Amino acid sequence: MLIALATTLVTAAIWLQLVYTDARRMQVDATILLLEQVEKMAREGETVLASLNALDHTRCDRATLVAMRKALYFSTYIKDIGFYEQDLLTCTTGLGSIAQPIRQGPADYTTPSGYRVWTDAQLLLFERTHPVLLIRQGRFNVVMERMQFTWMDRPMMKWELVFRHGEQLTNVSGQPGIYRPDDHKLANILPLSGNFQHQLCAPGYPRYCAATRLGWGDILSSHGVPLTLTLPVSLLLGSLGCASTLLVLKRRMSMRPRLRRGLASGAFYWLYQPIVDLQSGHVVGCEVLSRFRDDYGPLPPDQFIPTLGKIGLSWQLTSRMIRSTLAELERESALPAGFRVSFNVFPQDIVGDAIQMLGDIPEFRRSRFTIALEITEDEYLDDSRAQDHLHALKELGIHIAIDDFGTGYSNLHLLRQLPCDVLKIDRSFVMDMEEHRIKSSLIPHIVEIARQLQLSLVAEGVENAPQRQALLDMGVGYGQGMAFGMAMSAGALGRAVRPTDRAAGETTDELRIAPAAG
Ligand SMILES: Nc1nc2c(ncn2[C@@H]2O[C@@H]3COP(=O)(O)O[C@H]4[C@@H](O)[C@H](n5cnc6c(=O)[nH]c(N)nc65)O[C@@H]4COP(=O)(O)O[C@H]3[C@H]2O)c(=O)[nH]1
Repeated sequence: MLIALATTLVTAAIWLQLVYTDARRMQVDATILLLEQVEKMAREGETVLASLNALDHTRCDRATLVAMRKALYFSTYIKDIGFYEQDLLTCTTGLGSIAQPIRQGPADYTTPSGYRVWTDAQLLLFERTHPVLLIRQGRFNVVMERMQFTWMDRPMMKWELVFRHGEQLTNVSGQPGIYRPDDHKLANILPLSGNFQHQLCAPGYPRYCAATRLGWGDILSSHGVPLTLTLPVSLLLGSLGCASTLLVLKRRMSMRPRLRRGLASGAFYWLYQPIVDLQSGHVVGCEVLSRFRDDYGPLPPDQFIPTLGKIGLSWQLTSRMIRSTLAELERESALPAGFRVSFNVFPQDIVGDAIQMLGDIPEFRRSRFTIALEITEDEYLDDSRAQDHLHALKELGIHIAIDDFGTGYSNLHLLRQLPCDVLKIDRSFVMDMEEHRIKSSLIPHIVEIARQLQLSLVAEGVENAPQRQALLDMGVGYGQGMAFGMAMSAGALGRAVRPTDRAAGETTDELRIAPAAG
């Protein structure tokens, strides 16, 4: 969600920047075009006035009118030309000779070259008056339409053209007050209280200056449709970005790639749960339990063990576990020779050939410990290859323990054929003991089977003293569980083995066989 929001904001910001840049370019173009227009008009006025004044006409007669009309004909911006006799307007190209000559009021300003300018004169033409710009020099004037600048008059852009004379400003056209007299050098667009201002003076006529002003509101409204599209587009892009990121994360965080990477990067580590003589309380061995933790956190064995089996990495884990834990335990001098180290193995490695590679592991060959492999009783053990492999392991001096006994295949005939040494009573039987449920009533039968087959018994999940005592009373020799210690480090295991345990371990490297029940 955060990624979607961030992408939306970034897209919207980029879009706003594009819109603003476009509007800014348009504003600069507009100021320049406006001044270009002013220069063309001024130049045309000057030329026409100079050429007419040079003609020596002193009266409003036909020749004067012809000269004026000829000049008008060749003009672009001039709409009318007038002629003065002793400061009275006596004829114009539009009206011809004026019966009652007109005296004009004072000009709005006079340029340094002597041009008098009326910015808001009224021209009577075809029975209507028009607001015009009137420029006079000598005996003639030229009239230009003020509305020449209407092409600029887009609602979104405000503008003004001024004439500067000293400190004074005269509005020539556009909206008064747009030009900022305090700083006529605003060549760049500057943000002024939420508006963007651009000012320039005409290079050829530096007293004529133009200003344009654009507000954010104008920019946004002028790009209404694209901006309306911005939100859905950026939301779409944001969602796409979010979805693809989640996909990548999901792939990275899903269990299989994590386990593959973990095997290479050392995300697996191992802990040891003590196996205790229930009678004496001495630690006689341990079960090795795998743990996994990477950058995304830990994974429970119940999840990663089956997955490793499915993706064909079972032997990789087992062989690495055996190498690294035996090397670690070897350094624990408190652990006696013959101390029993029990490893869980995957059924597929027993049926397949992987387990045959156990003898090649140097740490196994030179270990002072008794190695046990825990296998779950299941149909795969019916396979003759699996049984051959177990017999071969037995010849290497490895003990075979049937794990979670009582919960699986439970085939007595099969059990007789297997070269096993230990039965591990599943913790569900032990848990049921205090409530005298049916499962716990089966423990004496398991004890009897172990006695008949000459096997030792380890109860799993022993959590308290009453359970320990009840198991002892039933003839179970060994146990592991909370009552004696959960999975711990090699150092902690070394400390848990007392000197007497060492003596016990040194005298026997086999667990006691279950005594006769009752
Ligand atoms: N409630 C309770 N639980 C207790 C008590 N004492 C021990 N446990 C837990 O019971 C499980 C005993 O291991 P398991 O039956 O072989 O069951 C193991 C074993 O089948 C498998 N596993 C663990 N490590 C490996 C491994 O390296 N290779 C293979 N193939 N399987 C492994 O994952 C299973 C679960 O392992 P963990 O989660 O470590 O769980 C362990 C241990 O932490 C207790 O007093 N109370």
